[in-house]
Amino acid sequence: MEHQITCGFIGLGLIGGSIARALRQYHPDYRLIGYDVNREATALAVSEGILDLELSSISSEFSSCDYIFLCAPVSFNDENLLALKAYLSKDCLLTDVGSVKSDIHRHIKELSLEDQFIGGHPMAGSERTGFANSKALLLQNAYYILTPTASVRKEWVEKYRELVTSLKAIPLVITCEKHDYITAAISHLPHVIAASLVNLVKEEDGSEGLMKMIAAGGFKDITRIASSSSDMWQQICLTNRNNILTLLDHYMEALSAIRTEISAADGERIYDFFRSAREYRDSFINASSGPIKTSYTLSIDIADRTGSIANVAAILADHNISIKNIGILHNREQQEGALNIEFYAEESIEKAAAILSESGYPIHEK
Ligand SMILES: NC(=O)c1ccc[n+]([C@@H]2O[C@H](COP(=O)([O-])OP(=O)(O)OC[C@H]3O[C@@H](n4cnc5c(N)ncnc54)[C@H](O)[C@@H]3O)[C@@H](O)[C@H]2O)c1
Ligand SMILES: O=C(O)C(=O)C[C@]1(C(=O)O)C=C[C@@H](O)C=C1
Repeated sequence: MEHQITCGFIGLGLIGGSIARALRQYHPDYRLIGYDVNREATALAVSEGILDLELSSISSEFSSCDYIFLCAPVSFNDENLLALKAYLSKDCLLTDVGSVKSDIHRHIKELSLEDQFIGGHPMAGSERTGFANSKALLLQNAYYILTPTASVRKEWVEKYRELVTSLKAIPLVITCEKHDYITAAISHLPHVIAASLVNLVKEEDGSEGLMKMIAAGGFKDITRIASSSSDMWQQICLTNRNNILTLLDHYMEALSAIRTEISAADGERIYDFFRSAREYRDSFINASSGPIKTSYTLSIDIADRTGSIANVAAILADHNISIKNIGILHNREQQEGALNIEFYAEESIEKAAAILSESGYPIHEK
């Protein structure tokens, strides 16, 4: 009988859940088992057909695994690894999903598990947590960084690369040290900046809360990630301290430089500051990363009147166009319309745009 691949999960939240969903979608023949301190997460995963088996502890069931994904918050990795070591088969590829890699590599070395460990980090996520928010699409077209130890078998690195590719993510092999410096710049420091900016506005806002009330696209774009898990970001700051401090120092120097230029009313340098950032940022747009856009949404301006939404829905129904989702934009962050309509297919969006436009609704395709 052919060997059935078994994947084990310790922690089945946003990231563990998303990997499990992608494995279920692209490898329906794999057996997926999981343990989470929150039994609701694993119970939900079983009821949705994502897990084949939910476990109430780290037990001998894990000895049948070909892959084990450590997906609990990183602060629990030490105790979970200790518990797991007793059951770990030598043929199992052990990996994690933590946002910082050097410290897990250190634990792995302390536990003499280097021969079977490849660090993993999908460069995708969300400000939300928990299995209920997980989705296979999260991994689609996202870079998935692999940090193999020096002694892990090369075939296993290849095997893991292939698995990541099969889940529609893009594998990238680098050292854990390089990973930690890069992510400090493009992920960890931005989270510190977003949170500090939100805290600044909280302090500066008057008692009427006008800043909070009128904050529009700019503020919201740059601060979405300030809604992320405080536990997770506390752990990241504590485990990647030196890299974050180095980059924070560079950033403070850059802020100080632009402060000097604004203070000196040096128009040319201020212009150059924004031009250089714009040019570099624009060069990111076609870079491959993040989920491929598969939502077909348009937004339209509607009058703030009873029956406006019903009218739009009736026009679409008359033309046999199904609506997948409909929602009101409470503020016009990007000067866009006030009603968001999502369709099932690209053809529908084109047809709907033409019909609604003919009926006098200004359209903004997203
Ligand atoms: N959220 C992101 O954007 C993101 C992206 C990439 C990587 N990561 C990394 O993924 C890891 C998990 O993050 P997440 O966003 O999935 O968090 P999450 O809170 O959504 O999921 C963590 C899960 O672990 C469970 N858990 C808690 N303690 C446990 C324990 N002792 N044993 C077993 N399970 C336990 C929780 O019940 C929860 O279901 C973090 O270490 C983070 O660095 C997060
Ligand atoms: O999109 C988000 O909400 C994220 O913050 C995801 C993000 C990131 O900084 O890009 C956060 C932490 C992870 O380690 C990887 C990805």
